[in-house]
Amino acid sequence: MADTSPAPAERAAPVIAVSGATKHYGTVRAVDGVDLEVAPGELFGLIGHNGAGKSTLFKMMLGLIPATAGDIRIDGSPVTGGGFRAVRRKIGYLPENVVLYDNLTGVETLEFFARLKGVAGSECAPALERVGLAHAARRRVREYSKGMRQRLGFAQSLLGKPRILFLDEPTTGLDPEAIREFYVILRGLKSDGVTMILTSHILAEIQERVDRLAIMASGKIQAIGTVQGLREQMDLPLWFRVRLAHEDFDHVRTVLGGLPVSAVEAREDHVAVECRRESKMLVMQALASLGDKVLDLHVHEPSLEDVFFGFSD
Ligand SMILES: Nc1ncnc2c1ncn2[C@@H]1O[C@H](COP(=O)(O)OP(=O)(O)OP(=O)(O)O)[C@@H](O)[C@H]1O
Repeated sequence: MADTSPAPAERAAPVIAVSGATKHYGTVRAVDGVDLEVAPGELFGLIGHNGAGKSTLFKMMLGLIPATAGDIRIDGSPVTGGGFRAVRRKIGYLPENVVLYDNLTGVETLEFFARLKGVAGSECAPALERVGLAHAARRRVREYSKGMRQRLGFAQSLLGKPRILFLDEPTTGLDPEAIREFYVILRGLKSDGVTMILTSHILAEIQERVDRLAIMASGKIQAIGTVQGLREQMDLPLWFRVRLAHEDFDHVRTVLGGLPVSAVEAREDHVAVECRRESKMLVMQALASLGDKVLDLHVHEPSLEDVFFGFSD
C-alpha cells in the first residue's frame, strides 16, 4: 500500500553526526557503538561517571584519535578525511586538561594559541575580556587560580570565532558566580547559532541549561533526550511536600483515599505524598480540597541526578 502519510518536516542536517562510534584499548571498550546527532545551534550535554567514555568520544569527534569502528562527521565531513582540515577551522575545543605554560602571561598564552590556529592576535584581548580575565592579562599563568586557568582555557577555545564548540568539563574549578557567567557566554554564543557540546559532572548545573543531553555509561549512550523527556522515560515518582495548619494527618489520608498514591508519610513538619506523574493533577486537586488546612505545598520533580542514577546504575 502506498504511504500516504505526510512527508516529515524538513530538518536541518546535523552538525555532529556519530554512527556506531567505537574505540577499544585492548580489552577496554572505552566507547562502544555510540550513535549521536547534534543539530545546528543546539547546546548538547554529555554526562556520565568517571571512565564512562566522554573524553574519548570527544577526541574521536575531533579526529584526534582514530576510531576502532564507526562513522563520525562534523558539518558533513568525515573526521578522518582530507576535507576535515577546513572544518577544523570552525571548531573550538576546550580539553579536559588544557596545557598552559606557567611562564607566559594570560595574553601571551592566547597569542601563542592564536598563532597555532592562524588567528589574528587582535582577537586575544577581546577573548580575555569575554571570559573576565582582562584584569589579569599581564600576569603570569603561574599566578593564576584554578578557576582563572579554566577561564583562560575557555578563552583559547573561542579564538577564531568557532561555529562548533567542544567543551570537556568546562566548569571544573569555577565558583558558582563564574559558572553563571560561563553559561551567559554560552547563551550568547547559542543566539549567534554556535553549536555546542559539553561534558559535566555537575548535574544540577546543566539540567536547566542544555537543550538535550545524553547519559553515557560503560562506553554506551544509555539515554538521550531533553531533561523532561528523560524524566518521563524513567517514569520516576513525584513528591508533594504538604505543610498543614494542624497535625491533621488522618484528614490528608482521607482525602487521598482511593487515589493512586504510592506513599503518604508524616514527617517532621510536613506530610510527604508520593505518586506517579500521571496521577499528579488528581492528587493536587485532592490536596487543594483541604483549603486553608494547607499552609504550603511543594511539588518535587525528580532531578537530573535521580534520572542519571536511574539510567547509569
Ligand atoms: N589512552 C588510553 N589507553 C587505555 N585506556 C584508555 C585510554 N584513554 C582512556 N582509556 C580508558 O577508556 C575509558 C574511558 O575513559 P574516558 O577518559 O573517555 O572517560 P571519561 O568519561 O572522560 O571519564 P572522566 O569523567 O573521568 O574524565 C576508561 O576506562 C579509561 O581508562
